[in-house]
Amino acid sequence: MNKIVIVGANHAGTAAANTIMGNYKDAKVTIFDANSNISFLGCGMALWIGEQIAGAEGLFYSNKEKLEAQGAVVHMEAPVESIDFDKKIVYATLKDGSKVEESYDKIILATGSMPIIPDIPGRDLENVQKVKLYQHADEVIQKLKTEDIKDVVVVGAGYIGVELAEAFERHGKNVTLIDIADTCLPAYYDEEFTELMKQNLKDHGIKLAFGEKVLELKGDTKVKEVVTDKGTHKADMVVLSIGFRPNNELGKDKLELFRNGAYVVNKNQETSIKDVYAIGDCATVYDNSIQDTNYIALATNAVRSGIVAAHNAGGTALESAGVQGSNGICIYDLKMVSTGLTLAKAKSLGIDALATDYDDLQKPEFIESENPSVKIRIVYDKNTRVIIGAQMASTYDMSMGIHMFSLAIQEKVTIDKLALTDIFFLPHFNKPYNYITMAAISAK
Ligand SMILES: Cc1cc2nc3c(=O)[nH]c(=O)nc-3n(C[C@H](O)[C@H](O)[C@H](O)COP(=O)(O)OP(=O)(O)OC[C@H]3O[C@@H](n4cnc5c(N)ncnc54)[C@H](O)[C@@H]3O)c2cc1C
Ligand SMILES: NC(=O)c1ccc[n+]([C@@H]2O[C@H](COP(=O)([O-])OP(=O)(O)OC[C@H]3O[C@@H](n4cnc5c(N)ncnc54)[C@H](O)[C@@H]3O)[C@@H](O)[C@H]2O)c1
Repeated sequence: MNKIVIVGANHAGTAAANTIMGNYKDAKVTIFDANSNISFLGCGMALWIGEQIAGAEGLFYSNKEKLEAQGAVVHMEAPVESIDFDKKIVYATLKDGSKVEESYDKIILATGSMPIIPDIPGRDLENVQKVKLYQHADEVIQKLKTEDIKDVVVVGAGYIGVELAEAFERHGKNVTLIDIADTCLPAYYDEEFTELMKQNLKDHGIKLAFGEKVLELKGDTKVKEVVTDKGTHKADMVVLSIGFRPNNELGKDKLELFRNGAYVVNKNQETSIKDVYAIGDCATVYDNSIQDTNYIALATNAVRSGIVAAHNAGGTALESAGVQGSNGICIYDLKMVSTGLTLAKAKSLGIDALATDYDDLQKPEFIESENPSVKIRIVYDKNTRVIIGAQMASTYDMSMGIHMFSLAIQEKVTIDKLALTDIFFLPHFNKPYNYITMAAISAK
């Protein structure tokens, strides 16, 4: 028998457990999770807060009973306190307060991440909210129902901040969105694209305070205002969304760590200690766009890394294909998708990169139904001509197009090869001289 312990059962841990139990009948899987729920899709949080979905029920796809039905032993509300990596024993406290020791042959760390909380005065005031867990979102929603919350300040205009700014505005609140950078979504898009999102947010009445550094949160017991280096913003609620830090408590003294504290793993999800795997937000990824180790916290990476670790722990050697950080966002009607490096990021890394841009209608001019324009940028290495990034924006759902660029980066396709790639044409969908081909053909 192969005894496998999984610590953490959200997206990464659940994917690993399902894969092991579906493929390796000799494995005995024991799962510990500190929380009371499994598989909460944080990505639905903004839709729930913004009342675009009726409730949170659909935001879960697994639970203790489902995992147990497949043969796992599942301990919920059971934090693992420590791990003896030499003796291969896990020490945990169960829900009833009893202490247990569980031995393992292989262990998979899937402890995820928590929001970074800036070290500023006032961070512990009432109504200063984290947004990660189901419980966080539930708390925010209960508070929004009261008349007290009129002005909401969101700190951090990354993915979570931009999505939540929309959600709070849909809820009828006065929303201010602050970022230390002079734009929103700077990690994912170049300025030509972030300007579209900025305008979109402004058009919907969201106050933008970009290029401002938050110095202090002020109030009595409850937060009342946010003080930055440029001014003061009224706030009955403050949401902190300035990124994630990996939960590395259990292994930080023993395992090799990345610069942000994530467990360093190889393409088999193995850490620096044999038989110890790490997956999801607590681990690094191999980033094909920089051909190096990186940290990219995404549910998609969590699921894929869980599958890879499960096969390796189960006895089948399997390497990850690496990732490109492919991502998407839809704010009001504006859809933006990207993968790999932006031109700005590539240049900051010292890559001699170029970009080719194209703007065009999705379908031929003679089409009489909805026919929005699409903006595309492809980033490539000037010397090798290999594609290293792509961005697209439109009110049209062109999101599927980005998957091809994700694969192109993974497989090191050149911009010249893309120019001659067979892309079908049908007026219902696209143009014969479509924007992907045209961007590639017009590359310098
Ligand atoms: C608001 C929001 C929106 C998001 N939207 C998207 C999106 O649209 N697309 C996307 O790809 N990603 C999105 N993400 C990111 C995504 O949610 C994370 O990347 C994903 O949750 C990572 O999964 P994970 O299983 O690795 O870690 P986590 O989800 O952090 O889960 C870790 C689990 O480990 C448990 N745990 C931790 N320590 C212990 C311990 N000592 N003992 C026992 N259990 C422990 C925790 O209780 C938790 O259940 C979003 C995140 C948020 C917050
Ligand atoms: N649609 C999606 O795919 C999606 C949605 C939500 C979250 N996520 C993922 O979840 C993770 C966490 O999301 P996030 O939005 O917290 O992080 P993020 O990295 O996307 O954005 C953080 C933002 O905070 C800003 N910032 C950093 N320090 C600051 C400070 N001191 N004051 C003000 N602003 C500051 C940064 O400039 C950045 O714009 C990310 O990996 C993200 O990709 C993905």
